[in-house]
Amino acid sequence: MSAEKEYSPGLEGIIAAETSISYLDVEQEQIVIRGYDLIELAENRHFLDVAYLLLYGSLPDAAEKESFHHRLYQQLELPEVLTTSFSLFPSSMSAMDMLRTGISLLAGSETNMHDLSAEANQKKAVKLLGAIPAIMAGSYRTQQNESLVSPDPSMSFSANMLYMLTGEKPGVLETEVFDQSLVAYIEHEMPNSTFAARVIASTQADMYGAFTGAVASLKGPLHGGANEAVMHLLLEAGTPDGVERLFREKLANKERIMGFGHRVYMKKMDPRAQLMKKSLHRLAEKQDRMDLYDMCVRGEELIAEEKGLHPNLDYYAAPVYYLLGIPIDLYTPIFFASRAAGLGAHVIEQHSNNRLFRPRVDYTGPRGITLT
Ligand SMILES: CC(=O)SCCNC(=O)CCNC(=O)[C@H](O)C(C)(C)COP(=O)(O)OP(=O)(O)OC[C@H]1O[C@@H](n2cnc3c(N)ncnc32)[C@H](O)[C@@H]1OP(=O)(O)O
Ligand SMILES: O=C([O-])CC(=O)C(=O)O
Repeated sequence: MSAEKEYSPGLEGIIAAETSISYLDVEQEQIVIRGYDLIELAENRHFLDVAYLLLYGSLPDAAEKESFHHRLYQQLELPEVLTTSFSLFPSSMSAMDMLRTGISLLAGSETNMHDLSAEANQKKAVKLLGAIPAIMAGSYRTQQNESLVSPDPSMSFSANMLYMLTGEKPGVLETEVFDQSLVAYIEHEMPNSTFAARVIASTQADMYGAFTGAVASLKGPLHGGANEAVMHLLLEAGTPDGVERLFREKLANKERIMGFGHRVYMKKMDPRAQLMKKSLHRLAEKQDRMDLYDMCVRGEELIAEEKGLHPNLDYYAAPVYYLLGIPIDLYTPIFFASRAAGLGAHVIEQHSNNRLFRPRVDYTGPRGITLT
């Protein structure tokens, strides 16, 4: 061992930052967001309230919320360079890659790139948070040869997000459930993507760069990409009996079951999964799709029994998005569209109290080889 400090693979258990943004209190089964309980926020407030809380430090009053909504809504109208470039994206490009590229293009319209003050960063975060749904919907619909959907000013920001993705105006239950899912995804302390964003920001790189790095991280199936993988699994399984067969087969082959396990919760249930399970029940009842709900529950029970593992948020968010009529390729981009609020807060915090991330290694290679 050449390094003097202890090595923790995957930085498990290592404290990487001081933050006042959020904390996973596993013992209390609580996700703390600026002092509030995330589940309580999801059940009582809207996505926009929680996004504001993350970016500005307190919940908005009515006027602040309206002004925030207005500023975000304005960003749904993308710069022309973006809308014209969507048709140039290769047809094989994934929705996450289009989103990452779209964010890079959006950086081209930033007029205050080098100002890393909290105020300038808040403005960039609003720009990104507002534009990301439009990038995701616009690039995806262009790729599918579908016409772009203009937002409706009378609808909430999250209802518009769903409308612009699917082309269907969502009902009351659908809007409520989708909004709750966005709150569930909004912020989660120090996952890989947030760490990636903070590492990038710590070089005094700008928020756009930090966000593109975070999209790349979130795409991976061990992280955000799991929600899409879960839906493919459930569709492959088809029925509750099918889930049991498929999951057993995967366990026998030592494969991971997507949507289960978590670095921090380990043997405890992710509180957000419980919230989405309830949402799934409501939607399934309304749509007469209790078979899908029963399938998920059978899978949950089996993995608890066989592996002692519990569902994470992705396991129940995936079937919720399915019943909302969202194309599977958009599940991870939606995760990012929500997480943009948390990421914005983290980049602001990193820039406000910066120290460059630069760890050391435990070198295991050879030494002393001489050139002959
Ligand atoms: C919103 C989110 O991003 S949540 C995460 C979404 N990702 C997923 O759902 C992907 C599936 N889950 C996983 O791969 C993991 O649970 C992770 C990556 C999330 C966390 O993994 P880690 O903290 O690195 O745990 P690690 O990979 O060491 O797993 C510990 C043990 O549990 C097993 N395990 C963990 N997750 C799973 C799973 N989903 N299916 C089967 N076995 C699992 C591992 O095989 C390992 O077993 P072993 O000790 O017998 O080898
Ligand atoms: O915390 C993590 O490692 C992953 C996760 O659940 C999230 O980002 O929401």
